[in-house]
Amino acid sequence: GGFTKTSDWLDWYDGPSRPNFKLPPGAVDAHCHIFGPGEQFPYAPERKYTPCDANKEQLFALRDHLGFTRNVIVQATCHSADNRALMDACLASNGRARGVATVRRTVADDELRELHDAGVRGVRFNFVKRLVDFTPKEELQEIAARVAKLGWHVVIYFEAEDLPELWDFFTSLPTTIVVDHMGRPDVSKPVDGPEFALFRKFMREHKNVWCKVTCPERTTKTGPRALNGEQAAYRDVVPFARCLVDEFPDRVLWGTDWPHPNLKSHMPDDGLLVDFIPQITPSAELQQKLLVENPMRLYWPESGQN
Ligand SMILES: O=C(O)/C=C(\C=C(/O)C(=O)O)C(=O)O
Repeated sequence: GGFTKTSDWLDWYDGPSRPNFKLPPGAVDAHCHIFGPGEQFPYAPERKYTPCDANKEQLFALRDHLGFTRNVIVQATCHSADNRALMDACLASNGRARGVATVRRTVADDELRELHDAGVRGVRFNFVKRLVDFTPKEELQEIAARVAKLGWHVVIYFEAEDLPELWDFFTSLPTTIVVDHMGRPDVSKPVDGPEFALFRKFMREHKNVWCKVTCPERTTKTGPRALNGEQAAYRDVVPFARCLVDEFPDRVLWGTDWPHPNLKSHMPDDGLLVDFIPQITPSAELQQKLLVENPMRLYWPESGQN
């Protein structure tokens, strides 16, 4: 285990444990990234961080090590709207990876077609201020309207305190919406408190809104250590993920978020993250929905495996 320190961020874990939890056949890692390699796919000049390189061979090796069958590779802000590394990985995957791209309003129709043919099925709108500068809502609405014609969805990444001001924009989008990392709840607040109640209202009132119950390592206050055996790792995040799985079992997804950019406190062992899954989906039926049926319906609808 352990990691090598580079620049000001932690390198991804170089020896992930083999999870105790056995992933069901066909399981999808529905949120992960490819970074560079910087020599071949330079990072965007406007980026707000520089990650360690993390290439497709390493991603696919992790997929096989953990027991996943497929990946959904999500464009990260360090590559901005240059989706070449993501496309390269999707094309190399033999149909086992789909992509979520970042595009600007200037993107040409034939570029969108090329992205679709490579396996892209969505675009990502990022509202986390430490990651991106502001983009006018009308530009995002224009992009959403164009990609809706391709059957794509919109992935959104925002912080919980920004949901009220973003509410009208999100609820105006004409596509399926997938929220990254549960909208980053403050898990020091009660799971039945007003802030998380607003997020649950968002999903309850808008059946087109899905959510990734991911990244306990980003919101936890208790950390990765499982206390005296029976307590779950990242135990303070469990109630938040669990209540979304219970209330919206057909609209949740899961992913490793490898290679875990911008983490400073610790670098999660991806095997430990997979062992988080049974804590939040206590039945095989719920695990099948979270890991196979839901991601297949969204990213491989043609396979009929949903
Ligand atoms: O990998 C994640 O999903 C989370 C982060 C980074 C990005 O999403 C990105 O750069 O696009 C983060 O919270 O720093």
